Amino acid sequence: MVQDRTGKPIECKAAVAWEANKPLEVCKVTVDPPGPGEVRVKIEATALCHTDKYTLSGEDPEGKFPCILGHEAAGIVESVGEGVKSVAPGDHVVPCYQAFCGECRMCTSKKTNLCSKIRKYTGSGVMASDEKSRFSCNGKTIWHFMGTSTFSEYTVVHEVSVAKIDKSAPLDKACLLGCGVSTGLGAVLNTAKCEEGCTAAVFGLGTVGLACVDGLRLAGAKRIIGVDLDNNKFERAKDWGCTDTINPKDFGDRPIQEVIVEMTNEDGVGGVDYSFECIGNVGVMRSALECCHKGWGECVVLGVAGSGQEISTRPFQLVTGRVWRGSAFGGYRSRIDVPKLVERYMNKEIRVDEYVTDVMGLDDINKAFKAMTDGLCLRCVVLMP
Ligand SMILES: NC(=O)C1=CN([C@@H]2O[C@H](COP(=O)(O)OP(=O)(O)OC[C@H]3O[C@@H](n4cnc5c(N)ncnc54)[C@H](OP(=O)(O)O)[C@@H]3O)[C@@H](O)[C@H]2O)C=CC1
Ligand SMILES: N[C@@H](CCC(=O)N[C@@H](CSC=O)C(=O)NCC(=O)O)C(=O)O
Ligand SMILES: [Zn+2]
Ligand SMILES: [Zn+2]
Repeated sequence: MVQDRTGKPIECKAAVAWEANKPLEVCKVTVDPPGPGEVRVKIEATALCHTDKYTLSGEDPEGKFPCILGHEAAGIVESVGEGVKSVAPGDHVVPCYQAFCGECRMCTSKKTNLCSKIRKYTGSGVMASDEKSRFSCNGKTIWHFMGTSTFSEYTVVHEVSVAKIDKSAPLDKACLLGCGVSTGLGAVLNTAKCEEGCTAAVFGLGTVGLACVDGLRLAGAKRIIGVDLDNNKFERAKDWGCTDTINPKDFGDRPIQEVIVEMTNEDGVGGVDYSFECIGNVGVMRSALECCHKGWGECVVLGVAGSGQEISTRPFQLVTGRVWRGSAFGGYRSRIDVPKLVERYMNKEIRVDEYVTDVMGLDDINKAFKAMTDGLCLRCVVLMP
């Protein structure tokens, strides 16, 4: 049972990123009570996503230090601020960096999952009600990150950013539905809306890429070509559902898009119906577009690229019917869809457990960052004390 300290600050442990490109420091921080429309959550488990690493690297134009990173977590509501109605202390929740208020022009358009209600605050590390942070360390302000800051035993999030989930779901697995797994599944099922019998190429066979593969399996794709620079990733990718795996290193200087077009040439015109870029490499984003079928092929960009990076292609690629689009959180409307994804996980329709390759404690957070880039690691889950 989570101790209710309603209205009082809580002192707890958190991993603070004091500056870009430096190891995190596990410190004692003060977490203020939730303000109006806010929820204080005791984090039980948080995974690391490559976007945490990206922001820590200093490449994120929105990166603001010192901050508490982390955005793929699950926990239990400790207390709620004034006016909060949708969750109560004791509820199990997944904090969501992509909010869903259901009322703003974006939420009501039905064309996007990008809620605009609090985005400018989550991008600048503060809470919407007073534009202040709820975190401090020895009197120094520590900024929020992505509206979630889950590398902390306790965090404060906006009510519009918490998805209430089934209490029987294991929190050390459900946390993965807060980002990577949902993103890959949704890019296939919501953004591209892949249909039965389609062909696809997935670039980057980490968590996001494998979740795309799982989505393609669910959609009934007939051919799924996995692309990665590391052959050791291929056996697992086949287990997830890849029908083919290719390594660009095996083709010398030949552009990988040419190889894919040739592999899929049925009647003189080759190319896949859908492709997914799950790396954050602008050169690969070009290959992913150009391996698509003339006339209708769609490339979905999921990878996050650093400040100043740009994509390019010959406009002819678009003139001849290929489409470039992007997907944030897989197009899922967080508060509505995450509980449904948890249900699908509990019904064993989607993979989640299989992405957890490492488990550590908060004190080992820097080891967890290192593990993320080591060999076959998919997700490292940090369990809170
Ligand atoms: N749009 C959204 O809503 C979201 C976006 N993201 C972004 O998605 C991307 C993927 O995240 P995640 O799955 O966690 O990351 P991973 O690093 O686990 O996956 C990327 C994979 O791509 C491989 N790779 C690297 N370079 C190449 C290349 N040139 N060609 C083929 N494969 C390559 C990597 O190999 P190796 O490990 O050997 O480098 C790794 O296996 C990141 O940019 C992340 O920030 C994440 C979540 C949500
Ligand atoms: N601050 C970054 C934004 C990077 C980005 O694109 N984030 C993704 C989620 S990545 C999760 O792991 C996203 O959903 N973006 C939509 C949004 O509203 O932020 C930058 O500026 O590069
Ligand atoms: Zn993420
Ligand atoms: Zn909204």
